[in-house]
Amino acid sequence: MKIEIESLSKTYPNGHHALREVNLTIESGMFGLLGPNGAGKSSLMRILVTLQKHTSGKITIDGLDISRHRDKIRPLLGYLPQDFTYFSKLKTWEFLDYAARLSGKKRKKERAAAVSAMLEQVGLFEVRNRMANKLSGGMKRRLGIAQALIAEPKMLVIDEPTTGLDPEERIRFRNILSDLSQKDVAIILSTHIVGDISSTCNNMALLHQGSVAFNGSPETLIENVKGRVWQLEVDDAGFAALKEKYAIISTIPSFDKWEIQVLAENVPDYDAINIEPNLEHAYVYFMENNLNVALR
Ligand SMILES: Nc1ncnc2c1ncn2[C@@H]1O[C@H](COP(=O)(O)OP(=O)(O)OP(=O)(O)O)[C@@H](O)[C@H]1O
Repeated sequence: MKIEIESLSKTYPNGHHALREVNLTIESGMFGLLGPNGAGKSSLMRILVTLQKHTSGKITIDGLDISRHRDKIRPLLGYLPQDFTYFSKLKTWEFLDYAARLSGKKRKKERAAAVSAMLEQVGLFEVRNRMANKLSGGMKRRLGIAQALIAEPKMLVIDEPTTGLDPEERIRFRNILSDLSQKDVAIILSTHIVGDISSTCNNMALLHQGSVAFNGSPETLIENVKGRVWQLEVDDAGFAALKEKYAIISTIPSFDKWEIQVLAENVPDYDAINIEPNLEHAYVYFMENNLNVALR
């Protein structure tokens, strides 16, 4: 599976440029699309799943032009939109059975086996007889992913999957995706939560005001920030002074002090230790330095 996006732009009728000359190549495995709210992630997702037309540029999916081959492309797609909350008055298994029927699984026996396997995969087998609209928020999200997966898509597009989920559900959701990333499926995960872009993403892009600000592996993004993350301890007064000078990434209270992580070339005048950066550090650094976005 290979998705090629060339010089893609989207301008809404009100003149807003949501995407500007986006170039990306996405292959099987997990691709993370990261960016702040309004960066253009949902616009790109909707265009990829043929729900919205682009203004200019070209997208091909396994060589098929998305503008000309919608009918051939749609059966390859699975989509979990950001606001997937609609659950009719069906039991959990019935809802999935319905999705399976829509995806073209006609034989009842084949569907029953596929539905049971999918319920197991997303951890909903135990609640299969519960009404879908009575599931918890996290369970609904898992049912959302199940309805997208039951059609055995080659390209799976997931928009902001973990918004509103508690940490346990977030981890569970990520594990479902990382299992999938082992298969020949291109999974495009759009999020503004850095933690969602896990180590299973072999490639990622950072979208900012409709443009691709970075495209590469998470490791490459992290490489940019090596040697620039510092940890130090200050008291209340010291904290106030530090905030004026440096980009602060995290603040943890520790006894009568604060344990602080800052981003800087160096931190003179402080007893700071250099620490190993992670993706969150890299994201903050990139936004602050390359994009001149004030995060303080
Ligand atoms: N139908 C529309 N008409 C006009 N402007 C729109 C429309 N849809 C989105 N926009 C604007 O385009 C920009 C990108 O929106 P989009 O929803 O793609 O961003 P996003 O990165 O997904 O953000 P969020 O996470 O908040 O949804 C935003 O400024 C948004 O207000």
